Amino acid sequence: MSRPLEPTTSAFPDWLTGPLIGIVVAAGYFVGAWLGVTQTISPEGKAIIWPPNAVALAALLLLPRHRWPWVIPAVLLAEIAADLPAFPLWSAVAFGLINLFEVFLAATLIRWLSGPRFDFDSLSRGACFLLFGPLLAATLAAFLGAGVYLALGKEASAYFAYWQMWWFGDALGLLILTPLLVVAVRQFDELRTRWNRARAAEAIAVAALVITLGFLVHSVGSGTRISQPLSQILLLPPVFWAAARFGVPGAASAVALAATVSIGFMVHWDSLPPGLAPETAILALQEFLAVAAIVGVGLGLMLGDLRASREGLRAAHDELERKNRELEERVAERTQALRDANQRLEAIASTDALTGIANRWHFLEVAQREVHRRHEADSGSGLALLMLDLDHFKQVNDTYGHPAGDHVLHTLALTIRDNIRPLDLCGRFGGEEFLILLPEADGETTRAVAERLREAVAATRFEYQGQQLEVTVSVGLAVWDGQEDVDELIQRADTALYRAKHRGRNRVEGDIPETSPGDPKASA
Ligand SMILES: Nc1nc2c(ncn2[C@@H]2O[C@H](COP(=O)(O)OP(=O)(O)OP(=O)(O)O)[C@@H](O)[C@H]2O)c(=O)[nH]1
Repeated sequence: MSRPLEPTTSAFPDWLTGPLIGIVVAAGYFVGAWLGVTQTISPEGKAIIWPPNAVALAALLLLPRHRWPWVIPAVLLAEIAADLPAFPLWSAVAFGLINLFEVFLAATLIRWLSGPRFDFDSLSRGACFLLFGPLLAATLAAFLGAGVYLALGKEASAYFAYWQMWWFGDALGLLILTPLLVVAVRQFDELRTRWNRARAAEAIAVAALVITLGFLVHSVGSGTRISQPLSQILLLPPVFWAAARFGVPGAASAVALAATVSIGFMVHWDSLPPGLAPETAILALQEFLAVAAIVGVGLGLMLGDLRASREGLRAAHDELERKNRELEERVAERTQALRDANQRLEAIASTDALTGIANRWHFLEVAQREVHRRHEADSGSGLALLMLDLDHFKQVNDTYGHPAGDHVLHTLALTIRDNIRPLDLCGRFGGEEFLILLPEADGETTRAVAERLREAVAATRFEYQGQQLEVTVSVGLAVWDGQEDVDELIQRADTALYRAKHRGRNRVEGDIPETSPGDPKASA
């Protein structure tokens, strides 16, 4: 049975829902009243627990407000039907109205404070139920109920005894049964999905323990068999077990079972502890069951709250971690993008746009670093510089146009790059002048490289828009003397280049020292 009292969008016609609610509530109320009158009446005629109000209150807590009116005739008719054998009609109607007052007052206040969809799902809602149901509404109703008993001819001196009987019976019924009925409807789906064999076995074990302990508590020490009775407190551990493992449904079920066993023993087997007046024993049982219900259900609610806040914390923690990961990924992406952009910027800042080789500033920076490194290390490793200049380049521009000249410069850069080692550096010094830095090169190697470049340029076909362009270069070389700085080195290469131009172009000039840094002869 799933949520029988809930309004649904099922195929069920709406006009039938109200009457059906009335029938279900009336049947539940009548069964509760019948159980209260026939099964929980002590030998002295007192109902230990009054279950029907729990049915009516559960219905009001579960139903939408516009269905509430159906509860009124249901409760009145069921009350009259249950009472008529023992009470006159007017008093049955009065009892019904008082019970209606009790449950409507409790439901109105509970829902007013805890919201329209009531459930036993938090400690605060449980406290709200306890305050307005068993404590307030049942107490007030008991004053009216005791008045009816007086009107029925009971002695005025017994007023408070009836008041107490009414309150305890009603409060106990509400405390034990309302949570059970409400969670059975509200949490049915959740209970069903979490149900498995292990949980079923554990539930049976708890139930068996409750029954066994209930049997022991009410049989050992009763009558004259054993003089020392066992305390009812023994029934609390299985209630706590049920609360801890099964939450509010478990706690409410365990208390209901304990109540059934205890009341059964007291009413049907007359198992009163020796020397205890029946009224005192019943009061003690009622008090114990009330405490067990409050503590058991309260524990279930508290653990539920704890679990919910732990899950909330875990969810928040997971969310935080996810956000952190996202942030880290984004930072890593941005860092990489920044690094790429920096690299691009560095490349742009150090590259000559026309030829794609190092520009003047980058070349000078590297050359200075190389010279500085050799100074610092006092290293004699070789270093040489070539200065290359196109011959009669002005004619190229003048004859074929500036774009043709640009094309020649670009092709020349490629030709140079193809004819030097990866560790050599080629840069554009300005205009049609190029510099080449040759680390670890001695004089002979430097001249060989210069000659190779000169020949390679002379042999290269410079083609522009179908026209062949004859291009040669003059080269000035300078081998680092181990002392001079970069400017001085460039100056010497420039002087050699000037000489090459002067001596007819398309040639290499430059003094090669007998020994240069890096030569074995130099260190000898
Ligand atoms: N197309 C082009 N021409 C350039 C560039 N930079 C410099 N030039 C030209 O290079 C030419 C250099 O001419 P000059 O200094 O007279 O030298 P030259 O004609 O090569 O004669 P020598 O060097 O004495 O053989 C000038 O016409 C400049 O305009 C450039 O980036 N692109």
